[in-house]
Amino acid sequence: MSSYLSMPPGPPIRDQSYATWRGAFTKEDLDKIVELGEAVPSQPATVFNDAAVEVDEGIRRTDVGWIARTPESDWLYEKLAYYAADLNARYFGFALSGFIEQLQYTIYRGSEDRPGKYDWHVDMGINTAAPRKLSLVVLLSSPEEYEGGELEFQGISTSQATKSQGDVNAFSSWVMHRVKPVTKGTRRSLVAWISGPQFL
Ligand SMILES: O=C(O)CCC(=O)C(=O)O
Ligand SMILES: [Fe+2]
Repeated sequence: MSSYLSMPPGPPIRDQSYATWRGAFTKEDLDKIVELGEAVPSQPATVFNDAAVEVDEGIRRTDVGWIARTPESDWLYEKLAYYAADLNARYFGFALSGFIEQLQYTIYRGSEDRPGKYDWHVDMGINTAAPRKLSLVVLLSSPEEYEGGELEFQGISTSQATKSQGDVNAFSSWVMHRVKPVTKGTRRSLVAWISGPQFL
């Protein structure tokens, strides 16, 4: 009689929750992304609080705009998809369907008393049929342009708290992360989510 203990060894376990692609976007690319982002309307970002979608500056203070897929932004969607597919194959191994949301262009305005920020949260979201699985964050601003604003992950050493411009930071959408208060300058980021069928 067979038992699960006699199963042959399976594929390698890929349980990595964070991976990065350094220098994924050139300075020229980043300028083009900022141009796309500045061309769309932006509004204060909302959070999901007790079944209500609302602005809550205690948790999140940033403006967001949405970059739709158009002939002008197609290269950006393509490039993100390429990096995401490669990182997913090597580190995450998720079943993914693709982008079901537009790309989020995010602006954190620096201030001592009302700093732009986003407290600890997960991205997974409320769409249970096609949850966000892989989150991608690209820092568009150079570290000299702002103070504070490190992107941090829980359970990942703080040496990886990053301000590294032009990298793709990819992480499982259930990983807790935050953007520390921006006390000076302006921090811009691009955020994308890749969704897929429910985890089994
Ligand atoms: O701006 C960032 O670096 C990350 C933002 C973020 O975590 C989000 O919008 O879900
Ligand atoms: Fe997030």
